[in-house]
Amino acid sequence: MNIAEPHIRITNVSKSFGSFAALHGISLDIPSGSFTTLLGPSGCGKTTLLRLIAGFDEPDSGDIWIEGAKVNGLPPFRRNTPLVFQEYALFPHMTVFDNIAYGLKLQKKPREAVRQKVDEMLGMFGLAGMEGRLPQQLSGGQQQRVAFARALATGHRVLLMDEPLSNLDAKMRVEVRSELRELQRRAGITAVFVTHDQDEALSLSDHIAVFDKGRIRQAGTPLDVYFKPRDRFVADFVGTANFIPGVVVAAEAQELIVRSEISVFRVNRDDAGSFRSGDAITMVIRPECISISAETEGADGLIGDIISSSFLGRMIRYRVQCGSLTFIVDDANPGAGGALSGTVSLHPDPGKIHVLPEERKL
Ligand SMILES: Nc1ncnc2c1ncn2[C@@H]1O[C@H](COP(=O)(O)OP(=O)(O)OP(=O)(O)O)[C@@H](O)[C@H]1O
Repeated sequence: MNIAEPHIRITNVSKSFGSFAALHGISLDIPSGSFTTLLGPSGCGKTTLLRLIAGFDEPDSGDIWIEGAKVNGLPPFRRNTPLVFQEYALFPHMTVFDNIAYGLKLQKKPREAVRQKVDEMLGMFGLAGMEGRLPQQLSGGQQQRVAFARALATGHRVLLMDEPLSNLDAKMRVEVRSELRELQRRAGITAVFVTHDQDEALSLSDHIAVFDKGRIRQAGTPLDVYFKPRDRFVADFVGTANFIPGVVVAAEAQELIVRSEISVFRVNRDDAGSFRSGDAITMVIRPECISISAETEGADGLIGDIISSSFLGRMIRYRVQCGSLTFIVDDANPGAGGALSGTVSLHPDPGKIHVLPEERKL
């Protein structure tokens, strides 16, 4: 395979169920060796796309390419793309050894080669000594690892995962996801992962494709989709966002000066595209990119009143009313006095204010 070529290429794929269009002209390149996540709310078409890649369904139009070859019409077993579902899909009556060996036996590999491969997988996935156990005698995380071991034992280079962590409790989920990422890197495989959980997507992925109603709104790195969302939907779905409507009053070499109802903002120009004086825009800023202070005298930031505060362990989340806008502000380093109250000043980081291009109409 050409290194520059994506491992999986999806070009203009559409799929309808009856009169319902689940995917509208999706195009996406999935780089070789990457961890790519399909992220979006329930019903937006993520699973549908995964099933098309795996070959469980066929697109109505458009093409799917794996390693440079068009796979439209090929059955799943000829695509080299095992799918791991959230139920892990282990055979409950088979031992760990037999579960992992299953695909190898189907391939009619000699007994000794099967044993060697299973041993290698047991070692790689930290399952040595558990080969005689049945799935029900394993924890959720261990079952998960057996599912991956089984999928990878047959030498597949692509792993398609549909919400594989959703059966685990919150703490286990965080543990298993970092483990999963590590295993994917070590095995050097291409992973396509479906989730509606934005934290999971941000923490695991090299690339994220954000879906909405059968379309990809934005595809990019986690940093891009988080700090430079293409539109309001992405800004809102991938994390929490503050939106501030305004008008550009000056476009200087290094920055935009934007007037809003509550204040004048300076926005770093490299974030701000090709805006001109007079453009109506919406600024987006994340809660942790605004600092909050009890100091209001002479403060050149925004002045507002705290309407609520909640202690979330690693930070305090405030809601602060400034004019008609309510800001959400996260303070990861609260002072010794605990949560602030009353009137405060807010200081947005000018380098972290993003301007939404699509809303720059006058
Ligand atoms: N076989 C089918 N027949 C009819 N409608 C279907 C079929 N499969 C999926 N759909 C519909 O297509 C839409 C997209 O479904 P899909 O399973 O791809 O969503 P999803 O983004 O994976 O959602 P979730 O996170 O809830 O699994 C949904 O509205 C679903 O009801």
